[in-house]
Amino acid sequence: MTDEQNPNPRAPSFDAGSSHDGQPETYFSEGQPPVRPNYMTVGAGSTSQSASRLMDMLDHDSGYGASISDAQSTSRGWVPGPTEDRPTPSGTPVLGEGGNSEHDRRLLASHIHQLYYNQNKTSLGRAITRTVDSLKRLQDMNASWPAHYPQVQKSESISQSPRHEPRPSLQHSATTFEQSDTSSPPARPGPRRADTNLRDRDEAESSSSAAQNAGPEPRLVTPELSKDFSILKIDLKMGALSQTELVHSLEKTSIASLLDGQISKSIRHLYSLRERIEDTSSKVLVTGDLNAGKSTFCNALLRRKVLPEDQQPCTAIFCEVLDVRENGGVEEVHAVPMGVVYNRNNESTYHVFNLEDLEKIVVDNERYSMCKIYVKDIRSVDESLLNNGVVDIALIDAPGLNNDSLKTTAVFARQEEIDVVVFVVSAANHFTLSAKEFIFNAAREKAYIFMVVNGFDNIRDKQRCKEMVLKQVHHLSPATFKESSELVHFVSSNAIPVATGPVAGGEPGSPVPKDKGKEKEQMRDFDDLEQSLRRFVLEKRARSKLAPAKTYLTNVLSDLLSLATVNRDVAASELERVTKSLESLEPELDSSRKANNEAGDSADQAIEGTAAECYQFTRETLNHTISEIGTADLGVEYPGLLSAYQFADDIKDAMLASVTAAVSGCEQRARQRTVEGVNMIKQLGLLHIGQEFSNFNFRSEQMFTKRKDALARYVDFEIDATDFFDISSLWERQEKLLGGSMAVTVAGVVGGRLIGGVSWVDGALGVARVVGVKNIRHMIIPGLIATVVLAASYAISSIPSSLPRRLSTKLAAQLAEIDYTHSNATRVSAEVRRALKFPADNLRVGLRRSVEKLQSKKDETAKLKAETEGARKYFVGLLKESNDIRTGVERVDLEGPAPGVAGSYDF
Ligand SMILES: Nc1nc2c(ncn2[C@@H]2O[C@H](COP(=O)(O)OP(=O)(O)OP(=O)(O)O)[C@@H](O)[C@H]2O)c(=O)[nH]1
Repeated sequence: MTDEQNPNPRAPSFDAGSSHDGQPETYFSEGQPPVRPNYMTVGAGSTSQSASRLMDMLDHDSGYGASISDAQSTSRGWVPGPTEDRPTPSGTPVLGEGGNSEHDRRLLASHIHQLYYNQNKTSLGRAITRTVDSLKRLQDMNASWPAHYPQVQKSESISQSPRHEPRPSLQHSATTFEQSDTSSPPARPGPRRADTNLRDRDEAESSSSAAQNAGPEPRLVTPELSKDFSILKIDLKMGALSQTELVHSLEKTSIASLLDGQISKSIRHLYSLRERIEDTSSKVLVTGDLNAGKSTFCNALLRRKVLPEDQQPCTAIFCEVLDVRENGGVEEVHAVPMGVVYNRNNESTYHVFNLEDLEKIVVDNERYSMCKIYVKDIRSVDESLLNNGVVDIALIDAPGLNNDSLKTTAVFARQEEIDVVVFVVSAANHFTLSAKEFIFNAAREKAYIFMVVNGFDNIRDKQRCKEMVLKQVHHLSPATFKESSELVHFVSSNAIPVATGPVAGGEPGSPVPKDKGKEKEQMRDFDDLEQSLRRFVLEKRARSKLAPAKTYLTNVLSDLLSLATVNRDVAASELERVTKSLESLEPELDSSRKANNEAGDSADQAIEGTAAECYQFTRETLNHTISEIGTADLGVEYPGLLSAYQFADDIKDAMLASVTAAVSGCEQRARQRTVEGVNMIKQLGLLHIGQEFSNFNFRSEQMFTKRKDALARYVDFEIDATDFFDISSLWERQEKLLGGSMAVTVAGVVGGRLIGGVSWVDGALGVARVVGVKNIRHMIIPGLIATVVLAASYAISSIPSSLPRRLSTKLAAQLAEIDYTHSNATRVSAEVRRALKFPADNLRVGLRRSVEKLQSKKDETAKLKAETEGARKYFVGLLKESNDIRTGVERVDLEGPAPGVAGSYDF
């Protein structure tokens, strides 16, 4: 077809033509929009579902892995228009008018497979990027809002969540034959291949599911949480407690930090998976019993005698056959000495030999551990196994299995980069013990083993040989047996013509044709084997490179969904709780503020009221006591004139004691009132603050015990002679007795003065002024005598009654002078105020604190609410995001047609 005929010359398009088997063609372009490239279906049937899907993909795939950084395209994928210019993989067949040959058809199938592969690779790469982003955001969120780790898998809650499907069970190690775990629901089956001759999903384990049997990988949450936490197990091996108990006994933040570590591990694992899916190389390990014909088989695959063959065991080291292009186009052997890690770019890590020297190296196993053989593939790109335009394959010829090499080879086979294990067994000898052991163990890792029963030409009863070998395969690797038509081949490797060594000019010699007639059947068998192997390698490559990424993504996204679901629900209920708590905090805070003010006021009033009342009481009591003290019965008997001074002293003491007692009584009463006040404040505290407020004791006996109190109470005065005689009453008395006689008056005055100690001259002058000097002369003597007698007798007789009065007056005057009443009343009330101030201050502080506490609780709750709201939104977003990514991952169909299988499709 020419470019003129093809609207898009670079896009694959196919003209009408007859199919290879001569069946009438069906043109896919029928009924399709004219802009669509003319893909066609080949074969008799109508367009198959698979073919439609393929064509659809061809419409939507660039043919190469697109950039995964395109954020916009991550969700929808790159959708080029059908007329858009896009590169076509080199070697993509353009079917000519003459119709497509078998060769072209296979090549086309390879490219279709490549398209599938690239699209899947791109989708998974994008999914990995998005998942890593999601995990990083989860880490951030987990740091600010510690995520909850689900305690038990709640089937109800999960079934309630949108699109939450039964999570695939975690398949530990590679117990590939134990798929019948009915307890865990199977993952949703992906779209099935239209036609598969490889397996029946319901009957046997598929290669894809077997490939998904990855070893323990860093999961976030185990699928069976109710049983255990296998991720955290490593960190939590403690005593007899189960993991679940341990995890649930941990602080929320500790769980969050363990989860953080788990997320980091997951991110690293995802990065390594991305590297792996970007890697194009695949390795095929060819192993088997000694002398089974492994080297001969490898040479037959290469159609070139590269590896030494011998009747006796000769391959002693691993020989990796690589395409010459990986060595800059130079055919040579790199022998890697024991204990050295090979690096092609570092010549010190290997010794260079010619291909012809290989025999010497492989036999000399003392010096070298392995050799890398770079050879030119003499076959065309579509036939080549090493480099078939789709994948770069390295063939590794292993030493024959014996006790020495069994372990090494087994370790080799388990390596991640080994995609396919080809086991060569001698048709004559069947499986030896070493072989059985190897296959049994390798089957656990790889599930499927490609079996080559070599030397079939030597067998006479071929049918019996096949039956016996298959019986053993059934026992050793049931999975392989289930697909034995594809995976078990009976061939004669030495019947395949091979080129012998390099020829001049760097081109190897042509294969030496063998007896065509005799070996035609053997050639056909080997061809079948090659096709199966190529299919297997290509299919395995998708499995080994993409399936782990898909499986891991599915698992990690399920974990994310679980975490997101649980945390969304937790955040929602937390939000509800926090909102309610905030709503109840508002009025609580208001009433606390109000109570604070009210209680403060009440305490103030209690202080002021009690203090004022105590002041008033003290004042009144003391005033009353002082005013009444002169007439009060002080209980002091008058002992007679001779003890008059003692009498006065006793009266004074009694009076002072009475006053002091009155003060003490006031103080005692003030104590009681203070206790009442303290109790009242306590009640307020208990009411508004709580029990913690009553944590103090008030000791009222401590009141009024200071020195200043004692001083304030103290009072004293001096008794003098005049206190014994009441002149004023004496005067009143003489008036009554003498009827106002001048003599008495004089006597009174004079006597009074005399008694008072006034000089007689003063008295005389005073009398002279009153009665005149003339009269004085006549009456002075008798008057004086009468007065003195009268006065003396009266004064003496009135001492018991007048002395207390005189003393009380004197005391009152003394007390008034020192402001005794007021100062004591002030002192008492001040002490009351001081005593009440402490609990009142406590009350105020407590109330303020409780308001502040409530305020900060409210602030914290408001903050928590905002955080929880953010977390809820985040987890709702995470749920959606995880679902989106998972949907994309589920769409990745690793069951797409392998090239070989595509060859048997109806197009
Ligand atoms: N008749 C017959 N002989 C074969 C076949 N394949 C290999 N041989 C012969 O078997 C012998 C051993 O072949 P190798 O390829 O060296 O066997 P090997 O498994 O690589 O041997 P080691 O690596 O040394 O264990 C050689 O003489 C081959 O010619 C076959 O299909 N039929």
